[in-house]
Amino acid sequence: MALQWFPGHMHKALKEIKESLSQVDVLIEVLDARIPYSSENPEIAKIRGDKPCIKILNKYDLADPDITAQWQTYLESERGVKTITTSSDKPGTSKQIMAMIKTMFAHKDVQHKAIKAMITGIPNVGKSTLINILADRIIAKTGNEPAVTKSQQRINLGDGIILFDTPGVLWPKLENPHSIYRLASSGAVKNTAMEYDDVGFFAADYLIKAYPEVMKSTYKLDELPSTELEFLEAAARKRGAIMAGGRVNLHKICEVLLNELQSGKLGRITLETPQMVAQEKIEIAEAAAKKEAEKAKRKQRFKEGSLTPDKHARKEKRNEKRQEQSRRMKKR
Ligand SMILES: Nc1nc2c(ncn2[C@@H]2O[C@H](COP(=O)(O)OP(=O)(O)OP(=O)(O)O)[C@@H](O)[C@H]2O)c(=O)[nH]1
Repeated sequence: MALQWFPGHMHKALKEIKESLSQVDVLIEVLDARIPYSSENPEIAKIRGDKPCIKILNKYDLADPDITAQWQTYLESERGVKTITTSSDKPGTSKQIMAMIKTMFAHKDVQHKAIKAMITGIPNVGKSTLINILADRIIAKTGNEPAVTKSQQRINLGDGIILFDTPGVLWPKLENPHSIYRLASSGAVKNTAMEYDDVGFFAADYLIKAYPEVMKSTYKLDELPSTELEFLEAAARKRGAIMAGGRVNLHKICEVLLNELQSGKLGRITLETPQMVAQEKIEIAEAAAKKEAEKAKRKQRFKEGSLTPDKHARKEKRNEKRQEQSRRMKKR
């Protein structure tokens, strides 16, 4: 895989988050609603312990509302966190988040003690945009290039709430090999960081299965091909992505598909569901167990192989020789 996270930076950020977390009342974790699992850093859940948490499913305007509802049910019932959907174009976001925090800490005497919230999120998830919405002014620099936000800030939101931005840059943690492709497909990871065509093929494979009607109508296809290659070839012909000699330009059509997916031109699309992720987790655990079992078997075979009768006899002879030599040495 061509992509490298920076483990050193990640460790530093997690250490700083852990230190800061002990001083706050609530953690606000911003996720990308299109990839709520892949845009999460599972280490945060471990560090958080039982600290109250609000998971914000941001970029809701780009996500499939039905699947977002499934994610909210899963996160609230299985993970015990509060959830809110937000998007930069949705009015009332700030009020909604502030009201949720106030309700969670209704028992706290805000006259005397402010509620401290810390906001985290992987690069490009929309954290800075959200901070600006919450603060109602431009505080954090926003942009389409991941990791624009760098410094930690303390922002008084008023109404007895203080917001702390995350120290350091928090990268996603990739426990599932599909996650990197979902991050790249959604644009959370820069397109240049990975093989563009690999990401395009991955997206095409998912989209023709999960959103067949959308793909058929967007690319004006009479029949939807059953493989991603055939789909990309058909879409390329429809969009004029043809090279000299009449061959289809797969690189170009992958670029078109990813741009249309990321900009919302394909409609509201989510790239993973709770059921899919649960099934993948089982498969990953099974594959890891199989690998371990094979490793143990190899080890055992090696052990047994090193003690075949012939080898064993030779080893015995060598030992006898050594003992004889040491007896002679002692006699002298
Ligand atoms: N469609 C849509 N785009 C959004 C939303 N929120 C943010 N964006 C866009 O996503 C991109 C990243 O937003 P930022 O707010 O800079 O993200 P960030 O998480 O602070 O990113 P870093 O600076 O990398 O940490 C920008 O192009 C935003 O305009 C949203 O709710 N919907």
